[in-house]
Amino acid sequence: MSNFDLLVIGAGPGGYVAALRGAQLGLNVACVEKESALGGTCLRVGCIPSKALLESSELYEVAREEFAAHGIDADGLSLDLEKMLSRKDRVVTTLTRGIAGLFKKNKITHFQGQARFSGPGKVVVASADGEQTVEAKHIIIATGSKVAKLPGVEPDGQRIGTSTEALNYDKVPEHLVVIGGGVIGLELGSVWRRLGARVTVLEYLDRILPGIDAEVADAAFKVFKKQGLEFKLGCRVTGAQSKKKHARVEIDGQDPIECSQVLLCTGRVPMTDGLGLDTIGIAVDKRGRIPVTAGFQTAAEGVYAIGDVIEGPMLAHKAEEEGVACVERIATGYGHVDYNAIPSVAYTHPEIASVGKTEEQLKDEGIEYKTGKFAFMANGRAKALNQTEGFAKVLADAKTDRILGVHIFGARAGDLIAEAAAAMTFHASSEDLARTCHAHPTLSEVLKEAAMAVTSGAIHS
Ligand SMILES: Cc1cc2nc3c(=O)[nH]c(=O)nc-3n(C[C@H](O)[C@H](O)[C@H](O)COP(=O)(O)OP(=O)(O)OC[C@H]3O[C@@H](n4cnc5c(N)ncnc54)[C@H](O)[C@@H]3O)c2cc1C
Ligand SMILES: NC(=O)c1ccc[n+]([C@@H]2O[C@H](COP(=O)([O-])OP(=O)(O)OC[C@H]3O[C@@H](n4cnc5c(N)ncnc54)[C@H](O)[C@@H]3O)[C@@H](O)[C@H]2O)c1
Repeated sequence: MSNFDLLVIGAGPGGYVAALRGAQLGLNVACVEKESALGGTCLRVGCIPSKALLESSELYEVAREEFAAHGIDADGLSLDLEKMLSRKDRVVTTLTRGIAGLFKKNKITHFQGQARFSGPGKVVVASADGEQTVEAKHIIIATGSKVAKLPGVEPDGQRIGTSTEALNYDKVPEHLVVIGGGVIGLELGSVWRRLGARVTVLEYLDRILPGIDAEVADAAFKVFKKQGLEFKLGCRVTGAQSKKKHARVEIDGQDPIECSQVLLCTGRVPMTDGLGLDTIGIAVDKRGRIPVTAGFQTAAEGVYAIGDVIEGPMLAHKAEEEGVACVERIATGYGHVDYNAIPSVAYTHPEIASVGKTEEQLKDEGIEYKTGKFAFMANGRAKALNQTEGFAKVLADAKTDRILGVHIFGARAGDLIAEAAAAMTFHASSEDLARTCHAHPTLSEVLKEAAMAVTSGAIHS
């Protein structure tokens, strides 16, 4: 039986980062992961492979649609999907091996196998070689999430699949039906549309991207439609079946749709299957999440939980922040995550990025606010890039001018939002952002001018 200061269950962005921070802080750390590769959903079948394909498919589309405007002749352009997929696989392998290297360097003991609690402070690791019990003073559950089921839709891995299959189609689907107009649907729907598929997104709500500022989601919807994504809003999918030569998707009160491929992406749910939580007195809430205190402590003493398996946005960087804060609290007594300043990004083209409150949230909460907006169209760098769609919007408290939310739809929004997150972390006002000198010509000037528009007025509008 092995004994550790800290045992982490799950090696996703929450778990592997917690393990590394623990080792850096001098703890004797072990991490158990059931998959052969480290890195979790994010590195193996999530953030990283999807972004690799988004980049490749974007280059293909730009070469096809935009090179001519730059005076570049791209005649004879063709797609080698096999090569594109193997590049994506190489990116993943390099990164997952990188985590294994970091584990080694930091002397973290890595158990490969399925973990389950067998009692307080005790975890059984089951692998092909048998079972062993690992004991630890502190145990962090970082088991992540899995695809949410939709009644009547049974993924078969062939015609009906999840994001994992959609990262690996061996040919471009003729007609891909995406169930769910959330982040996965728009990112992976964009990939396959750019590569030549007809893509229809079926969304239950009357808008896409629930949770994103409505004005931004509406602007994005119009641009994505222009790009060729087809949408059916207000449309509840009730079933999907695989037939010999096609798949059939059933919609409440509407005609069914026949297509070549179905991508189910109607959300994810926490992953606690077979963990033996009952043996240590942990009960999940009605959404399957493990309840924790502000210090990530579960109902069982010495057992903590972080990442997708607890409340909050299911995002890799949120899991990482929690991993660091949880371990720092264990080792030093201090550790904190600023949940008001967690950015989120949809890697569509253009990107959609936000941090803080949406206008709808501010209205619901009765908070008075001022708005500043600036269009990419009026930015010199955006013009040079030929990427002039979208705008940035800064929301600031009407009385104190403190920034309450920033929403950007436009080129490189995912990178631009970092400045807004930093500003919000330091409780900056819109004037602080407006008076910060930004290099010219850069896209970051869009954010500066949006901040100026809150009070003194933007220069270039
Ligand atoms: C297609 C897709 C794209 C995404 N893109 C982004 C993005 O661009 N940006 C972003 O921020 N987020 C993205 N996400 C979400 C992101 O992947 C998750 O929020 C993140 O991975 C959560 O980290 P985690 O450590 O909590 O869990 P996970 O990454 O899910 O890791 C949990 C790990 O625990 C292991 N495990 C589970 N149970 C056991 C057990 N009993 N024993 C041993 N091991 C176990 C699992 O095998 C897994 O490796 C994406 C998700 C998907 C599906
Ligand atoms: N770039 C990123 O940060 C990124 C990328 C991918 C995934 N993720 C994370 O992964 C998680 C899962 O993503 P997702 O896109 O699966 O979920 P999501 O929650 O973002 O979107 C699911 C969508 O499906 C719709 N829906 C639900 N039931 C339906 C039905 N019966 N018929 C039609 N539509 C229906 C919902 O209204 C919603 O719009 C998200 O929480 C997200 O945070 C993040």
